[in-house]
Amino acid sequence: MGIVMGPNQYGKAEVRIVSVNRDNPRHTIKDLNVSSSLRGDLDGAHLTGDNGNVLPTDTQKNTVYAFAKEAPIGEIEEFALRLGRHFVGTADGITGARILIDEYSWERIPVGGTGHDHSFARSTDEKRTTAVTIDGDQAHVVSGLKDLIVLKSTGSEFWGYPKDKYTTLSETNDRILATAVTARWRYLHTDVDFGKSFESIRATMLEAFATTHSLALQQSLYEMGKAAMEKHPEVAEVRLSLPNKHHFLVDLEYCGLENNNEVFFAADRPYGLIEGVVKRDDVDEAPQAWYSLPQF
Ligand SMILES: O=c1[nH]c(=O)c2[nH]c(=O)[nH]c2[nH]1
Repeated sequence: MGIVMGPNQYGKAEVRIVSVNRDNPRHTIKDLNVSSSLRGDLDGAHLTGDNGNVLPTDTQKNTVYAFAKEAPIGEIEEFALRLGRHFVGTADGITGARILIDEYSWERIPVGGTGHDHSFARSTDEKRTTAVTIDGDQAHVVSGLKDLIVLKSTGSEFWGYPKDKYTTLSETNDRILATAVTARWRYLHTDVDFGKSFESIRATMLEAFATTHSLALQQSLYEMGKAAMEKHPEVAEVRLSLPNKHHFLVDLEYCGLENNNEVFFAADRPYGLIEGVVKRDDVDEAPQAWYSLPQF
């Protein structure tokens, strides 16, 4: 019997990088938050302090910046694949890598009806995301988005739920449904036009949210994942995390006014949290290692 070292990984978290393409006067920018984690033969580091296989996290950070200069960043999935393959291909004892990238969106500032060449505005907190896992010579891509805030002002009901002595919630045939979408979808392979696929999956999920007459956020979740997967054979599963941003009808009785679903109190907490995986029944689950630390 003894104490051993379990699964582990290490790297540099949240390398913030803004890259300006100045090839012509109409600049383009990429604004990224990049995290790298390396896995492999790291027992020595943990058990005896032997750093022979520990490529410093500082070097990992420098590699991110250098790669942004050496070749165009491209889609975040491509950049993450390049970085991950580099670490696994060149660092002694490193057999796996996980690269996480969040991309912040910038839009050109309209000036006289057209977008300005080198001035940008960020009007949303929404991020495009990817998590690339390199395992030896295998590569796996899970992409998605975070903080896409959506709201339906009608077309949402919630009733038919069990009631007990603690229940106070009234059934409703017409309520506001609002959420901040976090979605992650797992690609079956890496031979994908990642930019096109992202735009289409995002648009398809939004359309499903809008057009589903919702009897619960759970039903909207399934319809959003299903619609994306029906259009995208390259996707094996979609994981969704949907906080139910409750909007409570304000009782305007105090001043003798009727409230016909017009005035709401937007609560920030607590919130329902509706989460689920929509998947193909003929495709195996991804190993947990593609989502976080192996075996965690
Ligand atoms: O769409 C909903 N799903 C729930 O599970 C739930 N629970 C709740 O109180 N309100 C709602 N709304």
